[in-house]
Amino acid sequence: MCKSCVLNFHYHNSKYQKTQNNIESKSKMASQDYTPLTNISVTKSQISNCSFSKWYPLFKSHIPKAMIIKPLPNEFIQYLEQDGIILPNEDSSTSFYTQGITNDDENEYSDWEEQAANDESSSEQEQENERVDPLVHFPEFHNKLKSAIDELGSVTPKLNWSAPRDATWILPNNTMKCNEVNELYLLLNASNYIMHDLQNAFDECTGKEEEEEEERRKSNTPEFELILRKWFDINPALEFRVFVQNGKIIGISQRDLNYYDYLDALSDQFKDMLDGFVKDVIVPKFPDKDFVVDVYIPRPFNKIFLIDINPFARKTDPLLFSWNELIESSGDKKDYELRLVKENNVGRFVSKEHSENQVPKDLIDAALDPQAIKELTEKWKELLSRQEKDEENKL
Ligand SMILES: Nc1ncnc2c1ncn2[C@@H]1O[C@H](COP(=O)(O)OP(=O)(O)OP(=O)(O)O)[C@@H](O)[C@H]1O
Ligand SMILES: [Mg+2]
Repeated sequence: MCKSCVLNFHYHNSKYQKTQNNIESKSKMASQDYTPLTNISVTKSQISNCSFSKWYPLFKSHIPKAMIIKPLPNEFIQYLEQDGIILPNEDSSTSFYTQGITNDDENEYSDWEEQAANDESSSEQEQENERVDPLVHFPEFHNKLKSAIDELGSVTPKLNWSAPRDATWILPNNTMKCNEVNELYLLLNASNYIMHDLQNAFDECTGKEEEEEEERRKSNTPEFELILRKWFDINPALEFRVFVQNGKIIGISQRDLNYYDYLDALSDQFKDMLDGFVKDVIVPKFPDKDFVVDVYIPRPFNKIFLIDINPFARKTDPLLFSWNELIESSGDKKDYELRLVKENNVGRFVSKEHSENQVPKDLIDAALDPQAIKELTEKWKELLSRQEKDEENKL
């Protein structure tokens, strides 16, 4: 018997976009200046080299604790790709996300679910039965994830390249911090950035024909990996994105685009530290000479943590620069710029980061509370009938 509780409303945008295969709304791709004149080509091998597991062993002492889980079972990939979210409802689990949603005569949800089930067509029911459920389709992997969280404590996940930064809305703490396996499932399932890794990682790659052929022979699908990074509280003000071309820094941008008044005074010190880090640590070992590296420099500013290495490509967000500007400045003999936000930018709050992937809070609440789903459905029905009446009156 299926023990799952099904959070099965097809919430707006994220899963909808999965079926539409319209992942290109990924904001990091959308916010750039495109000019046909400045071509930045990237090869599959350059993208592959930016997979976490490729560079993690090279720079382990500079990377906060992380666990690489690979290969991933196909069923897990299908689970991430399918519409809706099924959370495992284990007898032994005391999860906030699954408790109280069991189907019994005492709770109203069972009536509602029964009603909903009656309304469903048989083909929908069949589809339901085919849906991937962690407890049924990848129980061992599910237990592996639970053990990893037991070992590491709270974690933040990512696949080969992307973290689910667009899906924090689905967790009560509104961050990527996962304290239990259900949070991991919710976050990964709700993210379009994760879908980008699964379906579009090699889009827009160019390459020498032989290289392309070689990659095709190997397989056109990357070997997927799940990275669980041990959670630590990061001060976003002290995160930087470093653009490196031909082994040389061509620009550094503040990563979090808020104004921090103390950064300007530290700018020269950070540049010195990052010059040494890129030249002595990264360039000698990383296989490509063009890349974009994300770093974290916590107080007292005596160590640099490597957070991520991204492809030197338009799909990597240039943050405070534009790609054209970076490319055009790269030939300059003069010193590169560490660019900071210079003042509070009120306009920034008009559009919230990743807002194209967000949904009304009512829907999120409803996802976690059967009573709320019922109320929301009733409210929708009421609104619809009011709207119909209004339209009739107008005629
Ligand atoms: N171990 C950690 N604990 C807490 N937060 C973390 C940890 N590692 C990374 N983060 C946060 O997660 C953010 C996103 O991580 P990361 O850069 O790996 O994602 P990404 O998908 O590659 O982002 P981008 O699309 O901008 O390249 C980081 O900027 C950092 O603030
Ligand atoms: Mg990245």
